[in-house]
Amino acid sequence: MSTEHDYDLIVIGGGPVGENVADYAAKRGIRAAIVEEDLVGGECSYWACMPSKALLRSGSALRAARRVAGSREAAAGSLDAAAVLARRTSFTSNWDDSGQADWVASAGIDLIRGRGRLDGSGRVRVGDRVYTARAVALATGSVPVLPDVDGLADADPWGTREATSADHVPPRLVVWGGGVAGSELALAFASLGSRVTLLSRGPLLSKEEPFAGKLIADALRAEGVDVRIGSSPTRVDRAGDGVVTVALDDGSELQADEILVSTGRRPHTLDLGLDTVGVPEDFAVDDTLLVDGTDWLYAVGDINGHALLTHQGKYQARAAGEAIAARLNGSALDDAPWGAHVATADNAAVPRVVFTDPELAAVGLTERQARESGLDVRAVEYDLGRVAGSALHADDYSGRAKLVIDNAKNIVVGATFVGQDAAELLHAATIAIVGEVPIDRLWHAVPAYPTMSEIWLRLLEADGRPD
Ligand SMILES: Cc1cc2nc3c(=O)[nH]c(=O)nc-3n(C[C@H](O)[C@H](O)[C@H](O)COP(=O)(O)OP(=O)(O)OC[C@H]3O[C@@H](n4cnc5c(N)ncnc54)[C@H](O)[C@@H]3O)c2cc1C
Ligand SMILES: NC(=O)c1ccc[n+]([C@@H]2O[C@H](COP(=O)([O-])OP(=O)(O)OC[C@H]3O[C@@H](n4cnc5c(N)ncnc54)[C@H](O)[C@@H]3O)[C@@H](O)[C@H]2O)c1
Repeated sequence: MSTEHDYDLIVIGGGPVGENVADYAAKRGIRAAIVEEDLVGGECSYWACMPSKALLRSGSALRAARRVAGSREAAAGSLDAAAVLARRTSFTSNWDDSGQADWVASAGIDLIRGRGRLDGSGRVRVGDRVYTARAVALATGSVPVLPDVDGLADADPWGTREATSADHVPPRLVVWGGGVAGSELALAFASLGSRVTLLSRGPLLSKEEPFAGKLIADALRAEGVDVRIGSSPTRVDRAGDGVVTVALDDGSELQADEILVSTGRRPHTLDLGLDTVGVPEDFAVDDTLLVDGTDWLYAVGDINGHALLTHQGKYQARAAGEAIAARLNGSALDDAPWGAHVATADNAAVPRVVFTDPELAAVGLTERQARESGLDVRAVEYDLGRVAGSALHADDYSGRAKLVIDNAKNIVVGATFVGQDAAELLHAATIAIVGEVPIDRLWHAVPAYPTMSEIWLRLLEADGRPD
């Protein structure tokens, strides 16, 4: 422990990632502080994961009940939008972070309220005060990207924050961006009663296996969403009466009560003082999350752009917190691949779930990504609806699954499941990839009957019994 510095470690940003960096380091005796300018708990707790999933859940539960004869008859009504919004609000603790702040204190971490900015090596400015530390971790998250389209900025568009914290359901909603947030929020608001138009310049969820976006587009349409693929706004205006007019590149126009822009996010590096320590805005980090060219500065979570996901950022945070503690305490650093102090899974097995209905759950590489990275792979697919457990789960269960298998090592390098409640199938695939379990051995991992996990057996059979 140092007495020359105010802290051993200062973490800028108290989202889920910053909290975990500080916590894991503090558990190793590191004197840590978190600087937070807004709510402790970050985007995920108040404006992203939790409220968006709460907005989606009631609709999913209702549709699930309607897919089973017997419960279908009992689930004839529509969602109570006010109750859904109230439940969402309870999941955000009514945007009150006192519980999170109490946790920070209980973990022995100091909380400094205010905007943090680097002010030279090992120095963090918050207002008029400069704090010094032996190590600094940047965990400031990401910010939305607003396309440069005439009138958009002046039309007071919703971002994901406004959508997830909405206090009403707009009768007409245009959602711009067919990625993860756009697909989820289009479904959430359609389920709540909005007439939703989803504009996507390419196929939905285009970073995933192509069948996934198609199945989800079909399901959104069945839910009443007007999904327009290959459609982009060219101009947006909000009139005095509040109505938004969206001019599209095919010459047509749409009118709506709100336009939600969900066209991606970028690292939150603005005015962080990176220039004061000679670090470029597009810095890279190593697998211990140490910023290239420094021996004291770390960047963890959304800010490093590896995977804009809470669970993956928190995984990085566990590695970074331990690596910081090891370096500051002078103990051994275990930074070989899959060691205790590295985030190796960032490069091999990032689990992703899109909470639409059907859900999209994927981990590792898509077939296309695997081939583009030079791997010699084979792929197998199977209709998830033909598995006995799925047929029991929902009448006319519809879904699809795919494994991507590396021929050289005979191991799974990618898996995708699309279907109702498919997210719960994902972790088995993550374990298979991280554990590099040979396909021959997977034949001995017996899925219980009648569960949806029997999809594993069907995929192995599609691949062929080993000799
Ligand atoms: C609509 C939506 C839904 C999502 N749903 C999911 C999901 O279901 N599952 C999932 O895994 N991921 C989801 N994500 C992604 C997830 O929200 C992020 O990956 C996660 O929040 C990143 O955590 P973080 O701690 O890196 O950043 P953040 O959560 O953004 O936290 C950063 C914190 O730093 C603070 N900060 C920033 N700059 C400064 C500064 N200079 N000084 C002091 N404080 C500062 C901010 O106020 C904030 O509290 C979703 C994202 C969106 C937009
Ligand atoms: N369930 C989850 O885990 C979850 C949910 C929501 C968001 N997130 C995370 O938040 C991040 C941000 O979500 P997102 O949906 O905004 O990003 P995204 O990258 O998933 O999707 C952005 C979409 O906008 C499109 N786009 C970008 N610029 C455009 C332009 N100028 N005109 C038209 N289309 C344009 C892209 O082609 C893409 O389809 C994601 O990377 C994701 O990791 C996760």
